[in-house]
Amino acid sequence: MGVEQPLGSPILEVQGLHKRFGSVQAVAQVDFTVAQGELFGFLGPNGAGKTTTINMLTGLARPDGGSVRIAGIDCIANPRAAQHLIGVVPDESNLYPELSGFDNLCFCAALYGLPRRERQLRARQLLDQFGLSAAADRKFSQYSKGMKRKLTIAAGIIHRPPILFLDEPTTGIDVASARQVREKIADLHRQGTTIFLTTHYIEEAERLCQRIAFIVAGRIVRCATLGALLEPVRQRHQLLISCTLSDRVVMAELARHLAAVFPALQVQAGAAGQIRLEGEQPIAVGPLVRLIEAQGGEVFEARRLQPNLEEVFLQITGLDAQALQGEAAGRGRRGGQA
Ligand SMILES: Nc1ncnc2c1ncn2[C@@H]1O[C@H](COP(=O)(O)OP(=O)(O)OP(=O)(O)O)[C@@H](O)[C@H]1O
Repeated sequence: MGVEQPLGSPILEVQGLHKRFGSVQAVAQVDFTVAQGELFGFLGPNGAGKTTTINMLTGLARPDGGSVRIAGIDCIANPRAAQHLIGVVPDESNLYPELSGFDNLCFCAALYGLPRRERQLRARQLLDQFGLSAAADRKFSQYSKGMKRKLTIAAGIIHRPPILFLDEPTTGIDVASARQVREKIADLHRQGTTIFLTTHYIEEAERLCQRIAFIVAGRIVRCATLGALLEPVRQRHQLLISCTLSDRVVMAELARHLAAVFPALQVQAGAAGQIRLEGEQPIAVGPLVRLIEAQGGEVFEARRLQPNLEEVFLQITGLDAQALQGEAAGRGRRGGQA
């Protein structure tokens, strides 16, 4: 399975964690460690077990078995003991719809035992940091989805926790809010907060995370640093050619012809006039263009592709990353990739 351990002292240690709902094994024997100050990504398709895992790590769900330690505290035996160390941003907000943004934050601050004066100062400071000062006195129920998510993150960090758990923080919000949320996550990480982030946006994980665990059907199939994950695809050269031939049969025939003439290349006919080529050596464009033109097509773009985490995900899981994101969109989620 290959779980690469982090450098540095661990703040979160998970061993043999598992949970079943009826006949569904939601999480199966999950093991990993997160180091202090690390930005750790937990990436997987819909239904992979991300929310169930994060709920067990944060005391919102009880595991069937396994252990969770945060800063050495056994969180299953003492579910409340580590609560002051953790901040939680659930995928569905847990704030009060009838309270204003300001009152919600003051209420959360009180729950964590901040003195009254400090509560109000901290609430104002966070509203300002998240660009919500103008909406401070508006009811939470009247906030937009992006504003709600920002306030939920603000509530999660009100007590300045050393470790923050974020469950799909950019899913379902507009592009600008998603960008602000990602910037905030990166800021918190720079300031030393350990971050555990679940997402099904591969690009987001690639942009933000230092180490990533891929979870599929409740099991971690790979866990490694971004550099180690990308290493195998960095060795490959890829080219995407766009041409005027769009008929699927003609494209498939062209791909077969290219593969026969250039046996060192892997050739794949894609959507609407696109051909993707991959090889171990740099790919010369001229001979390809000439061959396509000889087949009656005209090339209007040949673009070298940068190796990315999407290919790694594809190789490791056999799942299509686009289908994974499309499913989220199909459930009325707007994504937030920008
Ligand atoms: N309360 C529950 N009762 C029954 N089954 C559940 C429950 N919660 C989760 N499951 C099932 O457990 C599996 C893992 O679900 P989970 O919500 O953890 O996945 P996820 O990776 O967070 O998915 P998504 O990206 O869609 O939020 C799924 O098959 C889901 O249907």
